[in-house]
Amino acid sequence: MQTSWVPGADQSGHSVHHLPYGSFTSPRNSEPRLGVRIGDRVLDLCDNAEDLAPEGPLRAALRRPNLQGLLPLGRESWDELRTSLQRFLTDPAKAHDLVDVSQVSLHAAFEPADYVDYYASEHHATNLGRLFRPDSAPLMPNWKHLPVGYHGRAGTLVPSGVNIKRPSGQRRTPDGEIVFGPSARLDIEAEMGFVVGAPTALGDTASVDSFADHVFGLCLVNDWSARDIQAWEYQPLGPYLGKSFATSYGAWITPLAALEAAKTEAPEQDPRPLPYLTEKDRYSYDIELAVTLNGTTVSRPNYRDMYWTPAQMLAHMTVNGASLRPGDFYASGTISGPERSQVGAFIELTWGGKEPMKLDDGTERTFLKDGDIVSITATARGAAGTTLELAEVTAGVLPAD
Ligand SMILES: O=C(O)/C=C/C(=O)CC(=O)CC(=O)O
Ligand SMILES: [Ca+2]
Ligand SMILES: [Mg+2]
Repeated sequence: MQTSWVPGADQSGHSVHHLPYGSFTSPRNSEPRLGVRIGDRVLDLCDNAEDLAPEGPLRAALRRPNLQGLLPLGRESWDELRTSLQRFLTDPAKAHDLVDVSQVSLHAAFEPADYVDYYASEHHATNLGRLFRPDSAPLMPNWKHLPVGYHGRAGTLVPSGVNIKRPSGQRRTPDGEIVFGPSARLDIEAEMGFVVGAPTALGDTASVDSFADHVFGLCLVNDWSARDIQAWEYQPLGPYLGKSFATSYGAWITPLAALEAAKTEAPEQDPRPLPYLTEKDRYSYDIELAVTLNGTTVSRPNYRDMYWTPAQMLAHMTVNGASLRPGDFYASGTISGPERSQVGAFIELTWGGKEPMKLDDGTERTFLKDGDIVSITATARGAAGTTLELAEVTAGVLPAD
């Protein structure tokens, strides 16, 4: 294990084996800067650019307010910077006062380009099929042949900490009446999001084995979902206003390189997918999530249970020649495991709102009330026996207008 000069960092979820990136302002600087979290501190990459990178595009990228300069540089530069950061943070000669994470405000770590949301959990897709389409087979015939997804609304991706206003929209009442008003079935979806760095040209593809060349890192996601709006509007084109009002993501992006020790086997696939979706080296990540509502942990999904891997999702997204841009973002879809205690959405936890969950404060919930606060956290194994804590996604629900 490498030891850092930052007090407390080695034993924390943010040792030199993690090093997530974020955009921050602090009492010292009111303009956003790119930073790296280490222990309970933030290293300012702009201030230390000369120490961290040779003159050229990498050094210039460290002077940008967020990841947009670093993302297009690609895997070699990302790895070069990571090695340099680890050397810097373990060299006692470089020790200096760093700003405390409690004193910073976090901003968008990257500029979301396009946003795709997948549906990669077999458990979740089966549960939702049963709830939304009780009269047909839970999985559609395509589900095991391709990772089903839809294009979301990139402009409404918001970092953790931004509260979400309850959306209003159309819904059909149980009596068949069409009414307009605030959603009465506001839900969450606990997901993993992947930040694309290295671009492709229009007409090119990113192969299933090129995942680590294109994807910079990942973060937790809460894909807020208004189930009543969704249920009425979604056929035949898929999710629209029921999901486009806001999607929250963790403000620190964990680089893929930090997750080497968390790699694990992905579920076996039957039938075997087409060659463009078949990995030479198929793996997933063992990442343990916790979903907390008003302080009560209500579910513990694990990312390793996902049927489609992020490499397969990337290959599918580009197989038609659609180009990638730095800042493209794709989410896994709700992370649900086989047990009720491992599902990533309240619609599953409460079985369509019929079985309320009990909170520690004595109240019960099916869907979200105004003022509720949802937090998604996660841990994974890091290098050298360390534990990584992924950045939480926390937000409260504001009343509709
Ligand atoms: O099966 C349906 O009709 C609906 C599915 C979802 O709402 C899930 C979704 O948005 C994708 C996901 O997060 O898994
Ligand atoms: Ca979703
Ligand atoms: Mg959404």
